Amino acid sequence: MLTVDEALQLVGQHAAQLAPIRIRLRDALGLVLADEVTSDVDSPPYNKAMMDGFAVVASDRSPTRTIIESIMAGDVPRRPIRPGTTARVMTGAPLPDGATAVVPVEQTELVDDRTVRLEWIDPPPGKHIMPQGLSMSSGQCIAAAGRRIDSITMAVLAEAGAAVLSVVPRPTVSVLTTGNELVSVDERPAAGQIRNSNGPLLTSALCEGDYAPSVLPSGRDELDELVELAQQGLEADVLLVTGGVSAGVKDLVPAALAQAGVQQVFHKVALKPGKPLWFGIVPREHGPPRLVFGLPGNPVSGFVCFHLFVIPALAVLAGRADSVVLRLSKGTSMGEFAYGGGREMFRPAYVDAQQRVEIFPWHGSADLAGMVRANCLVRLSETGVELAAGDRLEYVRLPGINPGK
Ligand SMILES: Nc1nc2c(c(=O)[nH]1)N[C@H]1C(S)=C(S)[C@@H](COP(=O)(O)OP(=O)(O)OC[C@H]3O[C@@H](n4cnc5c(N)ncnc54)[C@H](O)[C@@H]3O)O[C@H]1N2
Ligand code: MOO
Repeated sequence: MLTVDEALQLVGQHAAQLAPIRIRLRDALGLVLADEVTSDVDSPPYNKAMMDGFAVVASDRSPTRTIIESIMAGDVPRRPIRPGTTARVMTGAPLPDGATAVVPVEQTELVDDRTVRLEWIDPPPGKHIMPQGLSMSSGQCIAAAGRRIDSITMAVLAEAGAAVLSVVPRPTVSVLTTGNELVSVDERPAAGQIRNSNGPLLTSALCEGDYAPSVLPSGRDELDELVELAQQGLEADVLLVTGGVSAGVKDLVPAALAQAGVQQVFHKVALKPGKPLWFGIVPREHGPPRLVFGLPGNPVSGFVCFHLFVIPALAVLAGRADSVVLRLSKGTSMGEFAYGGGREMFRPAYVDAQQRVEIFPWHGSADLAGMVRANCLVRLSETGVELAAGDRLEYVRLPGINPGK
């Protein structure tokens, strides 16, 4: 059976960044820039007053000055400042020629409408002035390709005039749950039935990762129905199917995916929980292949596979990462814990702000409620582990989940 690392490498061989698209800035939050962006303006566009006050010639020492005009933000100065004169300026206003400092209004006293007395006659040159182009200059690269557009980047791009941008699109992801036993949250399960938790689990985990899922109707364990639903799901860049991938007589998902034109890359990984993971591709003429993950039906198994394989693959498609890798963090064990080994295990646990990891009781791959406190998956070696309090360990963080206070 493949190891987790080998399986990740195979996913990585097929996951590649999606072709760039052009979109308006207001739709770009969370996306990755495909090209660098340069500014079409200087910022500030002029020497700018940074205080409400009076624009002066810094070397002028006269205690009173004649006010020759008032300049608000948005105005254009009309007259230069010379020794003995000043202009009233508001924060953000362009400074008139000749002005080399601003004396704040608190350090002045009006004598009459046209005259002001300065309590501070020797401001250093440049005081309370932001020179033109100090923040950025026209033609300068202000955001490199590969940058994720967060709120700060959004604002800088707006200032730089980047109304339309080239970005890596958000991958589209279809979610298909399967199983005759499944009913929705609105229903009371009849004999033999359970509620569908994988659907809400994956769609909300996709939203937490800033991916937009589309949910297909849950499929019954009938080959034709699964083939049709899989075909619908293959309109997306990535199709996630849950259930029906192990060895039962109704585990029809691999056959249904093959009939829908998906080429299997691997089936089964030496991973606990998550052994039956299935992965395949549909090549496309333009751009990287569509990726298809057959996730195990047991909710925690599917969730673990989602975080170990699907999230790293989506990050590559979305341009957020260069390769499909696990982001392992280092921490210490809060208490004793023994794992007998077998398959490499990624066990739900809680990590605190000091990177201390609590491995709490949990009843295996169908115990969703037992991992409600989890915010990470602790890696436990296939050769077995005996942890004492304070021992070092590695874990994968579950972003957005139980961040702690
Ligand atoms: N003979 C073998 N049996 C099993 C093996 C194996 O290798 N040989 N693998 C076991 C492991 S490990 C897992 S994990 C499960 C995975 O099974 P499937 O992916 O085929 O999933 P199902 O059989 O359809 O369901 C398993 C379990 O999960 C529940 N389920 C399914 N979908 C949902 C859903 N949307 N929401 C909530 N719960 C769901 C389902 O009712 C079953 O209880 O196979 C082992 N067996
Ligand atoms: O390995 Mo399965 O994934 O136990 O639940």
